[in-house]
Amino acid sequence: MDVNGITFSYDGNVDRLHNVQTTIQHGKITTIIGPNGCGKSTLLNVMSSNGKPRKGEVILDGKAIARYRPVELARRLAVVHQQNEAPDDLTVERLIRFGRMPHKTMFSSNKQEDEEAVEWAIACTNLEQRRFRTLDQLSGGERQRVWIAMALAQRTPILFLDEPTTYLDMFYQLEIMELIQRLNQAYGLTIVMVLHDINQALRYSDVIIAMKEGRILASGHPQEVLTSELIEEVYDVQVLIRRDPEAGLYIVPMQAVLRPL
Ligand SMILES: Nc1ncnc2c1ncn2[C@@H]1O[C@H](COP(=O)(O)OP(=O)(O)OP(=O)(O)O)[C@@H](O)[C@H]1O
Repeated sequence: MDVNGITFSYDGNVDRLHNVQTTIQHGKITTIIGPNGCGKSTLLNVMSSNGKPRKGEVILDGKAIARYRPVELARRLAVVHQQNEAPDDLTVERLIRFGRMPHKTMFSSNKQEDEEAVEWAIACTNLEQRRFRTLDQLSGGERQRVWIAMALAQRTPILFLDEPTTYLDMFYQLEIMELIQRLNQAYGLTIVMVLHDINQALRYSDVIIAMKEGRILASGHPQEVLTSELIEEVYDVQVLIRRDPEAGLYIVPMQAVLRPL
């Protein structure tokens, strides 16, 4: 996927993305990082054709995404949003089945393919024991896995995840990150996600895109991109970068660089 010179505004006055240029590498995990409000979700939205750029275009498999029919795009790209809403009395299995919608036509659907995709999504996310529960009977981590399962049931080669670990405790955060890594390694899924935890980004990404104020400041391999200078520039936070023989490279936030009042 190529993002070619995207400038985007919600209201036609203030640009929230400025001439954004990047290539999403096939079969890799790409993580977008940057401070609150810098445009990470906006970029993810524009890359999934949810919002029309003022300038530039996003090319997927040689064709501008604006030219895809929604159903056609939904067979290539699935999105797990930051906040997801569904009736609490819906069961896990029924919700996951909604992921099959792009594969149904008015006249036909391949029942066997649908069943296989739903079962695969349930197995990947380890939800067998929860499939007949309703959403209000699940923990936060389980609910997050259900949304990922619904996206997986779409059986797309590309998966976008907007802050998949927010609000989750350490166990569930690791569980989701390991699931994402397995999906990438075992099934070759191209993953683009937004993360706030720099250490998770460092550990699980092949490529990092660092944004500030609607612009990409740096992108590339995490160990090359995540220098203390870049992190201070992006987040206004001074950090130490350390290496542990087992954990590898990690970042310790030290202090916020406060501007004069
Ligand atoms: N629907 C909208 N209408 C108008 N402005 C919006 C809308 N959504 C986001 N914005 C603005 O666009 C800018 C970028 O927002 P965006 O949600 O992309 O940031 P983000 O980097 O994902 O932030 P966060 O880390 O807080 O989720 C912000 O200034 C935000 O206020």
